[in-house]
Amino acid sequence: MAGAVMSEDQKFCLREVLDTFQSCLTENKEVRIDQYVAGWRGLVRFMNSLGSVFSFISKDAVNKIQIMVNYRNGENGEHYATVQSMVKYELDKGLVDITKRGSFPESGCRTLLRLHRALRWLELFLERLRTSTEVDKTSVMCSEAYNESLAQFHPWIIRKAAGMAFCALPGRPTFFEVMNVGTPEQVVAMLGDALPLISEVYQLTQDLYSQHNLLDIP
Ligand SMILES: CCCCCCCCCCCCC/C=C/[C@@H](O)[C@H](COP(=O)(O)O)NC(=O)CCCCCCCCCCCCCCC
Repeated sequence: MAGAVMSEDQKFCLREVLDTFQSCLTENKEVRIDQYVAGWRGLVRFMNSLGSVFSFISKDAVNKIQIMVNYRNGENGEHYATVQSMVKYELDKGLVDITKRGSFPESGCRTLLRLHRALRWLELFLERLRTSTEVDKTSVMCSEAYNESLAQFHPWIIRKAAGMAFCALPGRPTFFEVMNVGTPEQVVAMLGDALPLISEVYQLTQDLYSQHNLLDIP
């Protein structure tokens, strides 16, 4: 029952969260960091409502969100308006450890790369949800999406812990209810609208990082 996993004051609609990702894009196809981070915040809230077994995941996500917020609120905050301006600024100033860990263990470029890799997981998972049927299991969809994306960047122990957390995911009917979007048909339609824009945000970031050889920041 959805009521068991989410109290009334936490209730929100996943559509709004996914809309935040859509609002990341500027007219010049840059990716706004404020909205990107707000999107992750919403997703973390959603994940927290699913139970405390996910808290090791949300802790790491919150930590990375906070690093980005701190840059944004810091004295060089205007350079962190978009992913594009951040990459330019940090590279020009030599603020990124590109090949090995050194003086900048928490650069904006490195931190955002972790979230970016997780966005690929989200894209794959949502696509599976969208095309799933009643008999499909959320835990299987989630772990398949994970294995195709984030898992390759995680050591064994994290993969193991993630796998155990996935098993605690509620089944598809409850999961859809908690999303609070409406009927399963409406969920599918909403995902169909949201996914192309999430993919675009992912691809723009991926191309930018690839051009600057930033995809392997340790
Ligand atoms: C709802 C299901 C939730 C499944 C979440 C799937 C992602 C699994 C990620 C497991 C990460 C475990 C935590 C540790 C991570 C770090 O080691 C690792 C590397 O960081 P480092 O280089 O600084 O050391 N961090 C990361 O890769 C970043 C992970 C960020 C994960 C954010 C996950 C938010 C998930 C939101 C779920 C919302 C689902 C909505 C679907 C309708």
